[in-house]
Amino acid sequence: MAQLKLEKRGHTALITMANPPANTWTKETLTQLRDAVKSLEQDKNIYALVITGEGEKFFSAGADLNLFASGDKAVAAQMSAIFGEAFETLTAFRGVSIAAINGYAMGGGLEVALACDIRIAETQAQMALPEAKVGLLPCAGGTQNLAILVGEGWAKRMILCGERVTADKALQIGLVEEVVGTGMALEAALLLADKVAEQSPPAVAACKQLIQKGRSAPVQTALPLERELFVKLFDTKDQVEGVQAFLQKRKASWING
Ligand SMILES: C/C=C/C(=O)SCCNC(=O)CCNC(=O)[C@H](O)C(C)(C)COP(=O)(O)OP(=O)(O)OC[C@H]1O[C@@H](n2cnc3c(N)ncnc32)[C@H](O)[C@@H]1OP(=O)(O)O
Repeated sequence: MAQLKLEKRGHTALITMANPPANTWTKETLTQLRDAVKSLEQDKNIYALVITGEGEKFFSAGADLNLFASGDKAVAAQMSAIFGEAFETLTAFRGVSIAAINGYAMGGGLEVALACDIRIAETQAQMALPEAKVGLLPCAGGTQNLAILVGEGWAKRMILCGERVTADKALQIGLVEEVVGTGMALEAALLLADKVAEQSPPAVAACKQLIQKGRSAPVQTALPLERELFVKLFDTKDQVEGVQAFLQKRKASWING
């Protein structure tokens, strides 16, 4: 995995986009991301994943624009399909995904962060979906996921007007949940991932499923599902472990099952 590095630290997986100079997405890096997340899905010991960019300047500048220079429609179809596969696999990850935005997050670089559950940005980071400026559109979930997070107004400013936002503005509009100092995003993300590991993994997976369900299902459908998944948690050993650990005033020891 040359352009996408994967390492495991306890219950957390760290994915580093490492495709210099701007950590751009290509068919290869997107395939590597998809395959990495699929492999993590199978690893019951991993409860969270953190994604960041190598170097100090770029989280990711999005798709490698060299790929679209010739106007080849077959490349467009292939790239949009693999973008969808990779980022939807990431969104569906049963654990918690955290983007540690250490620099520019542009186009598909911001869209990978939008596909995550939580975003932490360094103070100097800048974010945009500038595809229309180069005759393209955000095809990796951006038109939907950005509007869900920040509302239609800011999504339209960013997508239709090409407005680039600073980390502080991103915090203000709800695009990121935390802003930290330069060089601190990874550490902050790993600390948050440690908090995830204190929660019951099956409970986290069920809660994530329910929150995501709420995007498309009416509340009359989502509320019965919430009750159903609550009862289903009682099939897991971690449910009894969690409650007993509280009553016995000790730390729970999860088995993810
Ligand atoms: C579905 C998804 C679609 C998409 O994602 S479409 C792509 C959307 N992304 C963009 O439009 C961002 C393009 N990049 C930029 O606008 C700028 O970069 C920045 C504002 C982020 C930073 O500007 P500055 O500080 O001046 O750096 P620099 O010299 O432009 O970039 C350093 C090197 O990185 C290359 N690079 C940057 N972004 C891309 C890219 N998206 N595709 C291919 N190369 C890119 C440059 O060309 C250059 O390279 P060299 O040093 O050889 O001149």
